[in-house]
Amino acid sequence: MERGLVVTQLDIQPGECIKVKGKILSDAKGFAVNVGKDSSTLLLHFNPRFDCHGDVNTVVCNSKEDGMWGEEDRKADFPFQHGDKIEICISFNETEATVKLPEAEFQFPNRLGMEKIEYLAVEGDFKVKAIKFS
Ligand SMILES: C=CCO[C@@H]1O[C@H](CO)[C@@H](O[C@@H]2O[C@H](CO)[C@H](O)[C@H](OCc3cn(-c4n[nH]c(N)n4)nn3)[C@H]2O)[C@H](O)[C@H]1NC(C)=O
Repeated sequence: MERGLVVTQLDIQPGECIKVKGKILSDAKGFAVNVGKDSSTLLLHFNPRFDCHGDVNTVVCNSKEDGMWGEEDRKADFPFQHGDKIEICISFNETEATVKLPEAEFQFPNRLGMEKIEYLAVEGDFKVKAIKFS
């Protein structure tokens, strides 16, 4: 998954929202939105997979601590289609991260007890149009 947008030096607090707007490529194999402290310490790796890493039409979520992946969490819902223009809104609190889409919502535990998000990265077959912090 090639490197895309990376934003550092953020100070996103619990309850605030990171909005990532963009388009899923028409031949997307997968993409990921990562939020956390840095690339080695992720509160959430949100990874919709159309066909990659052995998964088909599956959202895989995970955390990463000191460069080590945690236990994967595969979601039942896959509300994505090739070529979709979407806006993903990620927020968190002391208990969990929430990923809101127009017609779906995912939760993932705040395994690391992260108290602020400093890092955002978007990887793979997703063309970022805009990001907004609110
Ligand atoms: C079945 C035995 C092995 O399990 C597999 O192990 C793979 C490697 O750890 C798992 O894929 C990783 O899953 C991680 C989340 O748990 C990440 O999605 C990881 O990709 C992250 C990534 C790759 N890249 C990247 N940048 N440039 C390139 N080439 N790749 N950037 N970020 C994937 O490579 C994959 O999800 C996992 N599958 C299962 C079913 O457990």
